[in-house]
Amino acid sequence: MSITAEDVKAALAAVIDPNTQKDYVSSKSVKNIKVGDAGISLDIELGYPARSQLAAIRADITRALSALPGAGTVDVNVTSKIISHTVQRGLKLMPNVKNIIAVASGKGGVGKSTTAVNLALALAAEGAAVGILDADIYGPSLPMMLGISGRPETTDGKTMEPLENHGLQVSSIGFMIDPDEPMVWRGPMVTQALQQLLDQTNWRDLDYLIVDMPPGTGDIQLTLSQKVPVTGAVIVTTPQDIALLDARKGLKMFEKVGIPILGVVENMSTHTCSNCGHTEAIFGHGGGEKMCADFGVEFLGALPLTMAIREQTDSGRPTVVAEPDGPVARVYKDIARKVAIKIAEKAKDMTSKFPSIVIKND
Ligand SMILES: Nc1ncnc2c1ncn2[C@@H]1O[C@H](COP(=O)(O)OP(=O)(O)OP(=O)(O)O)[C@@H](O)[C@H]1O
Repeated sequence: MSITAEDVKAALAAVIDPNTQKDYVSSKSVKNIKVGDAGISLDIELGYPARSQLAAIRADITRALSALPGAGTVDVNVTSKIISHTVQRGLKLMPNVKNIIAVASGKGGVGKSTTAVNLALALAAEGAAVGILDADIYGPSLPMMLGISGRPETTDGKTMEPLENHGLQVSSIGFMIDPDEPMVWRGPMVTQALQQLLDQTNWRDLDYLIVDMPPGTGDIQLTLSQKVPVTGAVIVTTPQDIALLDARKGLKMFEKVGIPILGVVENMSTHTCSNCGHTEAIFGHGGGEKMCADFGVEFLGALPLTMAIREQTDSGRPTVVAEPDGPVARVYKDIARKVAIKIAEKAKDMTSKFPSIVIKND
């Protein structure tokens, strides 16, 4: 008896994607099944970037299909395709940007920018086209963290090209101002400047744009969350009570404006002494996880307080590029994968499929 496409589907329904914990049929990843005399061929289309996982996934599926009696040769082609997902009601997606991820914190100095750059680099390392916007107007740190200096080029005098390093497209108010000059911004000026920075940068076909939000939960953050079409937000906090209290406010702010929380990252979770190896929870323990349990959101992961993270980030080579296979980069990559999968599971954006309806009163 020869194998049918249904047999192939049934076999695939028993193979679990280790990243999503779902089988490939229910995640709708299976495309183009072809069964012939020579064997089976099919495509697996993942909704998240997974360059480092492709070979293992291909091997898993090939093994399962080869076990079918009379399977012949099995040819599995695994790729990723990132699509746009829904944003706040009433907002339109930006052209050339599929998904915007806001990285926010309730309190300053908790490591929001460090997390944002490493998250962006981890997504890029998995093959996604990634940009990062430094919306931290009071302390734009991305130029330094990504080792970029200089001014963006403009070809038409109205828009500017993003600067690039480590495979990321970057735009920052820091490229436009003198780092030694204090900036005095009033609220409306800040939101206007950020909106311009976002809209007037010529982003080139981004799967993800990470927005490093200004710290806090005031007017600026609220206006931004209402105006920028965001797919989801990541909240960064340290485990100490005061930071958690502010992080809870941040979480509520996003909920209020209809932006889903993708999860919480706990930074400076523990510190391991480089002399004696003793590990201490300097800022307390378990706060991030408790907050996630209280709000029903996902705990994405915890980063230690280490000298290496600070040195690498401050010298323009964040950990994910400085030590891509080290334990800290692994945590950032895990967080990035969880974020990408959470986004992939969200509803598809359909607004681009609808024509704009214009009512004219002639
Ligand atoms: N896990 C960590 N271990 C050690 N140092 C860290 C860690 N995370 C961040 N830092 C360092 O702490 C400082 C502040 O980090 P960062 O600029 O990312 O914070 P932030 O929350 O974005 O601050 P701001 O509110 O000013 O925007 C930086 O010097 C950074 O290198």
